[in-house]
Amino acid sequence: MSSGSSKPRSKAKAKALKAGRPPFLSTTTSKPATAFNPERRSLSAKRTRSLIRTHHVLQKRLAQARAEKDAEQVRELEAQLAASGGLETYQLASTVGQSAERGGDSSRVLVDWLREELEARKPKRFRGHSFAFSASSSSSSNPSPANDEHGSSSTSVQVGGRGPPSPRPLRILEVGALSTTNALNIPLVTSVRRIDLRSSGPGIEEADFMTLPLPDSPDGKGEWHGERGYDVISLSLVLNYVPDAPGRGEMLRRTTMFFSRHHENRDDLEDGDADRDEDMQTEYETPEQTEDDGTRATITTIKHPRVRAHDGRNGPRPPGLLPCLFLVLPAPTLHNSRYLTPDHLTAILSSLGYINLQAKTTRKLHYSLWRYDPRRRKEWVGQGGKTVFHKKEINPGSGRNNFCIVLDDREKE
Ligand SMILES: C[S@@+](CC[C@H](N)C(=O)[O-])C[C@H]1O[C@@H](n2cnc3c(N)ncnc32)[C@H](O)[C@@H]1O
Repeated sequence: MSSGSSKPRSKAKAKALKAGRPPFLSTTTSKPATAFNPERRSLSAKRTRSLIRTHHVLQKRLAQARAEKDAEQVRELEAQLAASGGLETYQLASTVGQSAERGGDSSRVLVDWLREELEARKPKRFRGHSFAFSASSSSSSNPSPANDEHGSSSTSVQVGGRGPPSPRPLRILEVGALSTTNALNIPLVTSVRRIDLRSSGPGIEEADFMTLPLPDSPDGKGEWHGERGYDVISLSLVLNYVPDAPGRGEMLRRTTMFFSRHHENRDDLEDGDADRDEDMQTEYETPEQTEDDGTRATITTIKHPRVRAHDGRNGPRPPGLLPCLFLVLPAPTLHNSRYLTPDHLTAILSSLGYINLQAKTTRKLHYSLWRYDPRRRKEWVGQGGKTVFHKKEINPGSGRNNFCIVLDDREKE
């Protein structure tokens, strides 16, 4: 199923971008933004949305002023951002927006979609037990790997004494992390690196994804815990933080450079992966035409992996879930924008080598999961698919927003 076929559950009403946050139950009056106390759970839903929206608007204006080299305007907007509490207040408002009573954090959806990979990495004696969603690697009662200075779990696993070793923990890069205790922490099973432009605590590295050393950087700076690359990249409500459309495209393109090479040539799987993959068959949906921009290339979307015997005689081994990108956006950015639709997003991501595995839209958010395979990009280009996406109105109508992703074609330059 294409991500385009997921529709919001509520009746189709025009939604503003500010609606992209879970609701908050308390309506108690809050302190002023600059004096916001993170311990207080009293920030109203309205105030939370207003803080987040003001921050986005100021960031966008600031990006414009910088692009126009308008020094005076830049100074003024920076002062306004500081006065409204800056990134710190925005992050606090986002954390409140994530809290359980407002709908929980999005990493639970990712954990649900990765269940098969996570299960395969569980020490055999724990298989079949459910994942402890809220466990942090340091507070869980499960056996926990050593934690480094950032609170991330270690990558080495020594479990039991018999049988083949469990596959190494899933390496996850969480970009735009506000918490170290979300559902991604599964002792012995995941190894999570968390980064943010502003670290809100130990366990979150202060780093800009756009300048983070690439895994293959020759000086070795791109290694993390002695390895290069990640199995999963999470971009949850981060793309919409980027103030300009080309910047969003660049962020998506950059994700493709951070995946572990471990998954290349998956058709010749290593022993540790074999018991998990040999039973997996993936079902492909009939290719469909993109409607919004007339491109002739097809969008091939993988539906739920099915368990079916694969004996090696019926062609190459089918692909699994990894490596993959988890993307969360406010629902209106896809369902009520003049410049972006779910099919258009699928076309953009297909041109980068992504295949849609999962998608769902709730009242507030659109979640999707994409497997990266460079062969997909070649296939897309071979079919005449677009690789350049300009700002173009594809979904006209009053009351729509202007959220847009622009992608140039770096590889042809
Ligand atoms: C709305 S918060 C999202 C937090 C959390 N992931 C969630 O789903 O609620 C967006 C965060 O992304 C961070 N961010 C934006 N661009 C980033 C970049 N280039 N590198 C690292 N973090 C970034 C911001 O600093 C901010 O803390």
